Amino acid sequence: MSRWHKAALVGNPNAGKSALFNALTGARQKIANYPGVTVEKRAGRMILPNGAPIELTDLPGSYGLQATSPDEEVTRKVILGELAGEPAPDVLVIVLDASNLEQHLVFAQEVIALGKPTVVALNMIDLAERDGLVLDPKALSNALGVPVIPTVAVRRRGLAELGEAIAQAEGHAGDAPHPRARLDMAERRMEAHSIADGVIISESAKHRLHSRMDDFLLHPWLGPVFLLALLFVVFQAVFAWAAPLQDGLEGFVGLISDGVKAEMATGLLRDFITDGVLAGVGAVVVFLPQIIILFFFILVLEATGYMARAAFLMDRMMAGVGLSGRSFIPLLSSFACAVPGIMATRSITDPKDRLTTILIAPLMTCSARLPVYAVIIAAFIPNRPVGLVGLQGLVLFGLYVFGIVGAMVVALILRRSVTKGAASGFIMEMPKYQLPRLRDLGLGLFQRGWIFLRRAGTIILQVNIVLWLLLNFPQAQKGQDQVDASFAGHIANGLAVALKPIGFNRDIALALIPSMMAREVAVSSLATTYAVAAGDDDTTAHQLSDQLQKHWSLPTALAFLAWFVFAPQCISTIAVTRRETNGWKWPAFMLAYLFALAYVFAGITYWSAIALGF
Ligand SMILES: Nc1nc2c(ncn2[C@@H]2O[C@H](COP(=O)(O)OP(=O)(O)OP(=O)(O)O)[C@@H](O)[C@H]2O)c(=O)[nH]1
Ligand SMILES: [Mg+2]
Repeated sequence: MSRWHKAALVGNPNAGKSALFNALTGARQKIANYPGVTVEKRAGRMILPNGAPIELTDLPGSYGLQATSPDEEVTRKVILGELAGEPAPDVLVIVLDASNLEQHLVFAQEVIALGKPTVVALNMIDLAERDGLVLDPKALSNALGVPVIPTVAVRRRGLAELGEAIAQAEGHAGDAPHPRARLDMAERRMEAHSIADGVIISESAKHRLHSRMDDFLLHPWLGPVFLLALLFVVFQAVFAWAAPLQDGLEGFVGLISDGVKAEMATGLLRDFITDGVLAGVGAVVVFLPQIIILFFFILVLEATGYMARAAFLMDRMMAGVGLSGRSFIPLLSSFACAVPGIMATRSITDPKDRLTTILIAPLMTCSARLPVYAVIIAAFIPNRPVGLVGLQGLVLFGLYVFGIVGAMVVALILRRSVTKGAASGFIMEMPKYQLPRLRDLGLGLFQRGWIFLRRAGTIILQVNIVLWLLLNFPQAQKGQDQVDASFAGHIANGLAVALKPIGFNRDIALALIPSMMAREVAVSSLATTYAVAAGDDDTTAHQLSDQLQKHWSLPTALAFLAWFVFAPQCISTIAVTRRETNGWKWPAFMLAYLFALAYVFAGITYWSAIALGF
């Protein structure tokens, strides 16, 4: 007797393949391992309605033939017959989750396009019905060009019909395959959406609403326009909503500072508390409202299920620079902070994809840059309306875009040089739309706010104390400027020589050294420096903003902003990069290329601004 024909169950994870496998083979199973990998091989004998046996294999769930995990690799190799000693299956049985049809059709189309004898089990019909969704298997069969059998694996419904269809397909086992045109990922997703829409006989109002929302939010050009508009609103809100709260906090810090001044005798200790601690830490703490508002939006977008859709929209753009949608979530998290972002790259299976994502993560505008941007923008950019929006929000938005574009260009270059390789495909489940839960949102905001305040109270405080000491010793002689006389002043004077060509003054050089610890330290350092420089004879409350306007030109301020788009001034990011890449090579590379970019772009900005007469 020639060998038994073989059939294999393929589909997304959780489609019910194993449940169907158990129902179809009963006790006639054997479990082994695929050679060389720990992936389990489950095969069993199924008796077709005509009494003939066929060997059935239960494959691991997969999102596509562009395998990225060992499980998916096995699935791909088995389907394509690339595994030694494993002839390709004669019949493919695609298992779909009817309650999640659109998602599952993406991979199904890829399998069907192979042109082999194929049968579709439209499984979990019971769950679809529970959701108020009634589907038309005939219409689905027409759309896909293969037989479709409704099943409920756990209730053994539809098994006989499925067996019948497999037997029929087996009759074509010897035929040459009729491969169809292979669509790319985005096209298949689009097609999945329209097929799924077309086979619905009736659906609940909620289901219809969600489907309509996807029509709009995932639309090839309306979707990106909406995403851009949404991001834009976020940045406007970060400025507009936070302003009153920020003024309140600023006033509060001022009150404490005045209180200390009134209660304590003049002297170094009083200066230390007002200039070293309050001016420095206070300057950072006032950004709490902006951080909270930014995270409010990030958390809401994540909880509603929109984030994954944004990732999908971004996938084409990411593919354009050699990355995939998988990089989107790590990069998006990096808008909050590059540290969790870089840690999130662990979900990227392709090592070069992952390395590239790690290297560009610091270019995403993290929340620590927000205080730096905000303080400079508030001091130098007039709050003039530009059409419907404010100029300040526009500039902030521009800085974010600058970071993103920079990251994309760097990725493109890295993918052609340092991390050369093919891009891996995009695979992501679209979560169902949901209203965010207030409790989760509140908790999330509290945690982010707390982390920010703790940083202000620990690392930023310590750095500022050291800076204050370096600024105050040795003490100035009569008639000498304190900052010039200090240790910090001497160091900064040296560094300022190198920074002068890009328009940076001594005070900036001074601020850049301690802000290697964390970017927002730049703000507190500047506040401390100007507080120390102002000395005691200056009785007016030395607002940082006024001081900046007094000491900096507009081109310098703009160059400073450009510097911070690139400069890798965050010791935690360097540390986590070392940990995630197992060595100093990549963090060193990251430092070098980012500082080089920061220098070049700050210089370009400075000289362009001067040329434009700003
Ligand atoms: N209600 C319902 N539940 C089902 C049906 N088929 C499977 N399930 C359940 O869905 C879950 C996932 O089923 P599995 O058979 O493990 O899915 P799978 O496709 O093998 O998943 P992977 O092996 O991870 O790829 C299990 O809890 C099953 O009991 C069905 O038709 N109706
Ligand atoms: Mg399974």
